[in-house]
Amino acid sequence: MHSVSWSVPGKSIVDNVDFTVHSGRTVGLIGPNGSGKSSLLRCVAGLRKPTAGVIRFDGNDIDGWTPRKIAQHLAFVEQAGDTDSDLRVAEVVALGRTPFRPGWRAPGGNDHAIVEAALERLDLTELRDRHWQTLSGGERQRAHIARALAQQPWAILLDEPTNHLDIRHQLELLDLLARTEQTVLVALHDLSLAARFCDRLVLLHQGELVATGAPGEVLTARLLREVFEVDAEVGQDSAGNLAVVYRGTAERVSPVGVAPAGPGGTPR
Ligand SMILES: Nc1ncnc2c1ncn2[C@@H]1O[C@H](COP(=O)(O)OP(=O)(O)OP(=O)(O)O)[C@@H](O)[C@H]1O
Repeated sequence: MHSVSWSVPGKSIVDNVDFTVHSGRTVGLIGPNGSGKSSLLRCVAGLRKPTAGVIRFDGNDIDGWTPRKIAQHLAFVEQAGDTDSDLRVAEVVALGRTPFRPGWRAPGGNDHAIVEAALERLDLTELRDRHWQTLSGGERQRAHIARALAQQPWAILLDEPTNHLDIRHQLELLDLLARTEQTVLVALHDLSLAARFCDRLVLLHQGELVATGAPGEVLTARLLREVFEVDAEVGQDSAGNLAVVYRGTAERVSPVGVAPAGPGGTPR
């Protein structure tokens, strides 16, 4: 994306954000509450029109793409993507196939095999006939992710996809996203998990891109203090994974107190 901004009257929410997600990579979008992660994802998903800047898929500007064309290229798992309907789990997952059906008709052909494979990957096969309203929060979240996989998109956008999941399902999901051949842009709050499963991180603060790079370049004690207002140590666990250990909250810095990242974390 190139110089993307999104604002509402009187307020800039995403400010001149510029980064590239290379094909097949898993990129983590991190930042404190209200830093603009969801708003940016909604712009990329075509649900918000940027007030400035350009979003390109594979070099093509998505401005003007129809919802069907966007859905054929990109799946979006929103934070509060719930529904009042009482479809069965397999029917929800099959919704991922509708962008490919003429006239948005019901799934057919090899759609069923694709849906069953997505159910299997999210550990939902046993729940395939359960009604939506009977599912737990984590089961619903997994069903939404299975629906996104069934879409077989070029890229998957996910907004906090682990917030309802137990730790085993968090690890399984992030491992699946890291290994999938699709391009993934995922907003995450757990910085250690983001470091472990993402190829690169993009750090937002007050709508601006503060740093982007490999996890070890972005997750520095200085940026954690200045952006997240916590004192933390960044090291390696015994398996060699980057781990963030929090020591406590840090003193608040002024809203303009964040300097661009130095060597390592790439300034915007
Ligand atoms: N339609 C809107 N009108 C006014 N303010 C908005 C609107 N949408 C978002 N905001 C504000 O923009 C800021 C960024 O919101 P956004 O949801 O993108 O943040 P986020 O980084 O995803 O936060 P969180 O980690 O809490 O989910 C917040 O202060 C939010 O209140």
